[in-house]
Amino acid sequence: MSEKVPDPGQMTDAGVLLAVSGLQVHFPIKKGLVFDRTIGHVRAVDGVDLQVRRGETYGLVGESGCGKSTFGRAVLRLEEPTGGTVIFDGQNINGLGREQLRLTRRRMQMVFQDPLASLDPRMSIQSLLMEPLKTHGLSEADKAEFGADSPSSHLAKVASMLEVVGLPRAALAKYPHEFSGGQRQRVGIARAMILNPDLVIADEPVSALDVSVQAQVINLLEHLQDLLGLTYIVIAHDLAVVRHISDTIGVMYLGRLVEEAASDDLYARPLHPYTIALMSAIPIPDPVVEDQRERILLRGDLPSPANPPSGCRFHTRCPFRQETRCDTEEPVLRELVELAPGRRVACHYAEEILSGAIGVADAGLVVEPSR
Ligand SMILES: Nc1ncnc2c1ncn2[C@@H]1O[C@H](COP(=O)(O)OP(=O)(O)OP(=O)(O)O)[C@@H](O)[C@H]1O
Repeated sequence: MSEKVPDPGQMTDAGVLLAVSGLQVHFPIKKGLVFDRTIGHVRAVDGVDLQVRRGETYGLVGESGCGKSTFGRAVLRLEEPTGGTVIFDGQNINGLGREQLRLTRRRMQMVFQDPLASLDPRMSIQSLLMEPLKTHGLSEADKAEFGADSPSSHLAKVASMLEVVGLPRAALAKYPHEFSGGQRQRVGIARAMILNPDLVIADEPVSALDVSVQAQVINLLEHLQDLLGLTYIVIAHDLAVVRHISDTIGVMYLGRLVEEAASDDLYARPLHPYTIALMSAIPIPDPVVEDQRERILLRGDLPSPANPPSGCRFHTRCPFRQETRCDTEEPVLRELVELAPGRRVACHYAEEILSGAIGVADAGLVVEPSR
């Protein structure tokens, strides 16, 4: 039986659709051909707390390998969490049995980065869009519009969905390889939306697309959000992609959230050194400003999530690092209410960075002009 969470602290707010606390996903590292021994764990997600409000878009960003996709998959329980809880609309999904998980899954859908890999190439667009309806049936709202579950009501819903995502009816008889990348992503989006979900997790939805079609797909996601009252988590490695679509942004580093803020606040004043570095890498369209800008280069590669650095996980690459404390003491993700409600930063020196007491000139920053 699922655990229906009555009203524990964080869930007092009915505006919260998703509450994740202490989420961990650790993958075992195996060795040996005959006797499979576990010699360690990749701590892909290592204690993430966040909440997503109904109707909002939460952008989750960070470098490749920091655990964003694993986080998204664990929220949908496509990956079994090692620890922590995921509470979706008041229900703890970790405790759900098979049938309840199936019922909940229709309310939580995923849009993938590479639609060609996620859409079965042997299935026509019609079959691809009919399949979720065969498994789960029409939503109650769609039954009122298209009639009780039947092949003809399903087909009517599919045709209507196709129109909503901007594809012609003739697309029904075609196969994924016959479309451009942007059109294929429209099919992927139609498939995710066809069950009228509440939460959609879009994992790098535009990073495989040409820059010219990225904006169209982002606009489509925004249009569907308004039309269907959706809540989004949009995962991206590129801060520029999530900037305009997100209400709130969370920045992940090595399995942890290091900063979270309302989108405008984060862009106006990034506080975590990692966010500051990521932000400095976003190109500015104005060539004069871009030319004069200083860009912070991060030292080295992302450390292994199997063996994260001691103290602050970011200290080995941090341009603001202060000796001893950063190397030994792990900062907690704390709320800086004096700055803005909901602003959370996991850095010992966030106040000093905010006040300018610690700045670019201090800690041997690796700074280079952008050109
Ligand atoms: N099934 C798995 N088994 C073992 N390790 C895994 C597995 N899935 C992911 N990882 C590891 O977990 C870490 C986080 O991966 P994840 O894909 O979640 O990161 P990401 O930030 O989404 O990066 P990307 O954008 O490249 O997908 C990486 O080190 C990755 O190699």
